Amino acid sequence: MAPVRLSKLSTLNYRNLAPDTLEFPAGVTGVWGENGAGKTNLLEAAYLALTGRTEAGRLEELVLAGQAEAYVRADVLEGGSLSVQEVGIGRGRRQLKVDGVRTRTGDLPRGSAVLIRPEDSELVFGSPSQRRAYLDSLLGRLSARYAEQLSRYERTVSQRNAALREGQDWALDVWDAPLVTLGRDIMEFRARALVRLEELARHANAELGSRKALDIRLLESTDPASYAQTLHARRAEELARGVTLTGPHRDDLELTLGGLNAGTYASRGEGRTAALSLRYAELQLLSERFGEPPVLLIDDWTAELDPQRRQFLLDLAASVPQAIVTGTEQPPGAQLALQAAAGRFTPQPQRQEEMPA
Ligand SMILES: Nc1ncnc2c1ncn2[C@@H]1O[C@H](COP(=O)(O)OP(=O)(O)OP(=O)(O)O)[C@@H](O)[C@H]1O
Repeated sequence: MAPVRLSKLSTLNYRNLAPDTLEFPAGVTGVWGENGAGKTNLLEAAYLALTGRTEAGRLEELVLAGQAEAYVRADVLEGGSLSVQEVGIGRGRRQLKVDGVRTRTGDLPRGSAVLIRPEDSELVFGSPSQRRAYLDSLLGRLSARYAEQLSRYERTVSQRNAALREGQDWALDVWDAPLVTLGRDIMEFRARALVRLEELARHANAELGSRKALDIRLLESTDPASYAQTLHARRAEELARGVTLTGPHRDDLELTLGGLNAGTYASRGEGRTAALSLRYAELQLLSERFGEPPVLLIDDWTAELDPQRRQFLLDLAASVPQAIVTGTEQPPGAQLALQAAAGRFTPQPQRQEEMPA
């Protein structure tokens, strides 16, 4: 397999981005400009066009205020072949096309991009659901079967919750069997994947200069072996509350630094470093799974980071076939430099000391 490369990105009515088509070379593209220029929006648009995925709370946010629809398009090179991926957003829905044919997110290449953002600190300081979302999104890209099992499990939970709310004790017997089978599968897959994920994240955390060892552990609401018994034991409580209280949808990923819970005790910089380590693990796992590194999108390469950590990010960007790095300062060593202002991106001549020999 050849690496996926974003050759062109086109946007229309995407947040504050001026309608345009930008070309990206292999290697590192540096995008810099003042706060609010649209650098994050550009990376988000690239991630959406490459993967069909977005971390925005609501799709409407992505559409330029006052407009009804937005559109992003990636011209993607893989080896010698070019494909066109289009995403249309309107009325709270997204429509994907590859070479003009309607498709689903799961059918787009699953290892094509990784996005690293300052907001990733939420993986450490935020809620269990944010860590679960990280894990599920990553594992769903590593395994189509995991994504499928997870979506069947989530449907089963919501049907079971409906039965709980209606007090249908008899119906719970029907839902418990698939819930336990699917839930155990998910827990086992998570536990297996976590071994390598932890190894990679620990390595990155140490490379990033952290003196405290990072440990990652699944906090499960039940032992998979006794899932059915736990459900049975908590049935009265579940009927009273109208929700399924046990299973992988309630599990957490516990991150500790030097033995202390990172969400509670880590400094901002330590938390950002641990979150970076999780993204590093994501990049490596996708590279191992698909045989080629994804396009790496790094937002705000200086935010909250000391010189050693900034250098780690720059080295990481230089190590993959293609990366786009944004910041309020121009990242050194970029093949292409784009200056951002008011949603527009203007190529700049390379500074003399950065010209290749
Ligand atoms: N749907 C939208 N319609 C219009 N403008 C929007 C929309 N969504 C976001 N914006 C605006 O886009 C602008 C650029 O945001 P962006 O986060 O990309 O900036 P940035 O260059 O990354 O800034 P910073 O350096 O502060 O991180 C902001 O001023 C924001 O208000």
